[in-house]
Amino acid sequence: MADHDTLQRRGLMFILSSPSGAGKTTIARMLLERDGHIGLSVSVTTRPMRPGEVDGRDYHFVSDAEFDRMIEADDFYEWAHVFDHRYGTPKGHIRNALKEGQDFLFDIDWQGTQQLYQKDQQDVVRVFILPPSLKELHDRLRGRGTDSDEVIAGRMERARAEISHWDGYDYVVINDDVEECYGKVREILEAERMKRQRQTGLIGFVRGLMAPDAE
Ligand SMILES: Nc1ncnc2c1ncn2[C@@H]1O[C@H](COP(=O)(O)OP(=O)(O)OP(=O)(O)O)[C@@H](O)[C@H]1O
Ligand SMILES: Nc1nc2c(ncn2[C@@H]2O[C@H](COP(=O)(O)O)[C@@H](O)[C@H]2O)c(=O)[nH]1
Repeated sequence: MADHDTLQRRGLMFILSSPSGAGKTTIARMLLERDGHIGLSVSVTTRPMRPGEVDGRDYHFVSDAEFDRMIEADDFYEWAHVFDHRYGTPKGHIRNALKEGQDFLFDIDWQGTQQLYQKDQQDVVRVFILPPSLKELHDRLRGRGTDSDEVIAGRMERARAEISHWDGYDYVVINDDVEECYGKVREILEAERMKRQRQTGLIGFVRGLMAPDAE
């Protein structure tokens, strides 16, 4: 029996991508705090921990050898080289929770987005966050105070290339005012939930309508 026939909708894979510093982590945190129903996919990375980050909350920080082992064990939905490090989405507990209808938020880049979309077009929703300008992007990276000048320069150099992937997304939202941006992302999430709820509900309705004893 196909998944959509069970009348239990699968969870959404709600993806936020952006050039580094545009604010997707900020928006993701607001969604997690205020929505209450969506879970977070915590990625695995080989990059060093930033000040203030917590292992297991922000990322699972692992060695290169451990990342290799996880690739070998087929532990990732997707993984990619981003900047100078590797990042991946672990299947972990998410796999079953998605099947049971739990929605998850993914803060991943365009490469990971393409991989997830190729695997599952029905459940993936792709949202790209743009900064209002490249100058503002630079100011935000500096203002965050977590990266060296060298790292910031590298991320600014990559920003145009990252932005060029915007049209591979279902929605594009400019993060100028953070509350306004959050509001739009939240509306997208709610609309996508309703769309699927409606489809799932309709399957039940049509089944009832067409049942042999339904006259
Ligand atoms: N609308 C906004 N106006 C001003 N500052 C913002 C806004 N949105 C986010 N910021 C700030 O910009 C900085 C970068 O935001 P954030 O860390 O969320 O970016 P990111 O896209 O997740 O970056 P990365 O990909 O490097 O993780 C943070 O200091 C955050 O507080
Ligand atoms: N393809 C994936 N990209 C990921 C994943 N986790 C994070 N990312 C992206 O990496 C960059 C840099 O993140 P930072 O925390 O070092 O600033 C950013 O674009 C993230 O979205 C992942 O699991 N897969």
